[in-house]
Amino acid sequence: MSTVISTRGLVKRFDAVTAVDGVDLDVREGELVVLLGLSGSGKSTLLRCLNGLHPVTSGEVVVDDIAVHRARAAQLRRLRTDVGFVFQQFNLIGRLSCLENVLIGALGRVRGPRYGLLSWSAAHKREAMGHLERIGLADQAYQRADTLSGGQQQRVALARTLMQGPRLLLADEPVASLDPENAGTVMDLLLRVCREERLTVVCTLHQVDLALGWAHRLVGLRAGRKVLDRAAHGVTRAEVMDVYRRLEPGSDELAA
Ligand SMILES: Nc1ncnc2c1ncn2[C@@H]1O[C@H](COP(=O)(O)OP(=O)(O)OP(=O)(O)O)[C@@H](O)[C@H]1O
Repeated sequence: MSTVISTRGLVKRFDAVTAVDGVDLDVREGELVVLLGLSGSGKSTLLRCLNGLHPVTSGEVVVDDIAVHRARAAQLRRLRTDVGFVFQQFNLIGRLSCLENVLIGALGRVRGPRYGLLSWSAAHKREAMGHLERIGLADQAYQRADTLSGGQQQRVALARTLMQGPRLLLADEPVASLDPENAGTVMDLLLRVCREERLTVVCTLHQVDLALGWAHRLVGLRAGRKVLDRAAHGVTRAEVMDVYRRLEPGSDELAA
């Protein structure tokens, strides 16, 4: 199985704050990797370094054979058509229908602008409807996005990203605003696309039980350092909870 992501000694600093501190990470094609850790441990920053949204301070990031740490703007643009990113904020266009929002995901694959539903081909609309069906929102296809609940909007944002046809999906808390049932539906979907479409997924989660239930691999961060990297199968809840152990002031981990 090919390696889709490889980081070596990845460091990202914001002035005095070291958000990511020397992380080595390899992610193989078709894997669903969950990043865990306390708030502020560096999960979102690490995700953003993977597609060049944050320039790295030092170290290497190779994604899809592109050296992101020294990529030029044109290479980063190409990378971002193959890498889907689901943000914590859904960034939907509220006055457009759900279907139109999902279609926006295909803009990188078509030539020229698109204005309104009529400007899309029947094949694109069928594909977008298919994604809405997968996430259980086909009935809301023609509803304005700003009339949906937060959880529904999050699912439309995921469908829009899948419409992009990415090889790699980076998702920052994709189930943060969902109830447990819908969170399970979205995690099921992510696992299914990994299996059926060889999509590679790296996502951050705050829910340990979801991570244990759905991830292939768990990566834990503490104060920007990788403190856990294990196949999810066989990891105990206690081992995962250790990632959340708070740092004692003056501890070696902080001082190092
Ligand atoms: N743009 C930024 N400018 C300055 N500091 C930042 C920036 N982004 C993140 N940080 C800092 O980097 C550290 C890691 O933040 P990050 O958002 O990556 O953590 P996280 O684990 O994703 O947290 P959460 O679970 O709350 O989303 C924090 O101390 C944060 O304040």
